[in-house]
Amino acid sequence: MSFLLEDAGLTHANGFVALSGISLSAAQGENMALIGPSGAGKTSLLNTLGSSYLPTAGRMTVLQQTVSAHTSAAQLKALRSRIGTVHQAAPIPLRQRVVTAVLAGKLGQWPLWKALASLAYPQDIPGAREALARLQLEDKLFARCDQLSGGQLQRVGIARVLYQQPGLILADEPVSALDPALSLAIVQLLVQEAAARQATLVASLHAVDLALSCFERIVGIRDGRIAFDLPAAQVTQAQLQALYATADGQTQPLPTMHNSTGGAAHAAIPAAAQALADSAASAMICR
Ligand SMILES: Nc1ncnc2c1ncn2[C@@H]1O[C@H](COP(=O)(O)OP(=O)(O)OP(=O)(O)O)[C@@H](O)[C@H]1O
Repeated sequence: MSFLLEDAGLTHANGFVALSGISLSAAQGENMALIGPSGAGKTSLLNTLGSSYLPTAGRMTVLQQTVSAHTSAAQLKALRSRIGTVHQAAPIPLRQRVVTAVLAGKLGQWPLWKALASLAYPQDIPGAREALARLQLEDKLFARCDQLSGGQLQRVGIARVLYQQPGLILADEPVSALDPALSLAIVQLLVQEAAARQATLVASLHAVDLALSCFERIVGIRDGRIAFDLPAAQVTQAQLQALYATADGQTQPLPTMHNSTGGAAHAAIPAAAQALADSAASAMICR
C-alpha cells in the first residue's frame, strides 16, 4: 500500500472545510489523476498526502508512515524526503542555477555536509544533466532560473522530481504552463517514469482529456469530497458533466488541453478535443 486515507478531512485555520470524508488508497506503483472544478480541493488533497497539511479528521498513512498531529517533526521530515512534489509554480529561488535547483531534489536524502556543499558547488552535475535531458532542457544546465520561461521553470521542477526518484510523486497541475503537445509528452514522461520505478503517481489536472488519456484511474473531486473513483475507461460523460456543473446544476463544456487555462476555462471545445474527452478509447493514446 502506498497510501491510505480513511474518512480524512482537512479544515483550514480559518475554519474553511477544504476536504471531508475522503477515503482513498493506492497500491504502490498505481497512477491516478485528480480532476474537478477550480476550488474543488485537488491541491488540498495533494498537500495533505504530501504531509504539508496534516489531516484534521480521520486517519492517513503514507509510505507506511502514519501521519497525524502526533507525528514527530523528524518523522515528517523523513517522510517528505521520500515524496516528490511537482508544483504548479515550482518553488525555486529565481537566482539559483538550474543545476542546483535540480540537485535540490536529493537534499533531503543526502548527509548535511553534502547538501551544504552542493549549494556552493553542484555535487552531481551528470545526474542533473541526465534529468534535464529527459525534459529537453539539457542546454539550460547552468542557466539562472530567472532566465527561464514559466514553462521551462515548470519543467525544471519536474526534472528535480525525476532526479529525486521518490516512492510517491504528487503533481499539482504539472503542465499548467505548457502547450498541449508538450503537456502530453511531459505527462507521458511522468507516467512512464513512475511505472518504470514502481512509484505511485497522483496528479491533479484541469484537462480532462489528458487525464482520461494518460491515467489508469480517475478521481473526481467536488466540494472537498470524492465524487467518483473509477478506472479511466469507466468514467462516463454524464459523470464528467455533473462534476463540472455550475452550482445551480447547469452543464458546461469540459476543460480540455485546448481550452484549459488554470481552471477557469470554459470556452468552446475544439471538436477533436471534445471527442477525446468523450471517448473511453482515448485512454490509450498515452500508453
Ligand atoms: N490555506 C487555506 N486557508 C483557507 N482556505 C483555503 C486554504 N487553501 C485552500 N483553501 C480553500 O480550499 C478550497 C480548495 O482549494 P484547493 O486549492 O484545494 O482547490 P483546487 O481544486 O486545487 O483548485 P484549483 O483547481 O483552482 O487549483 C478553496 O475554496 C480554497 O479557497
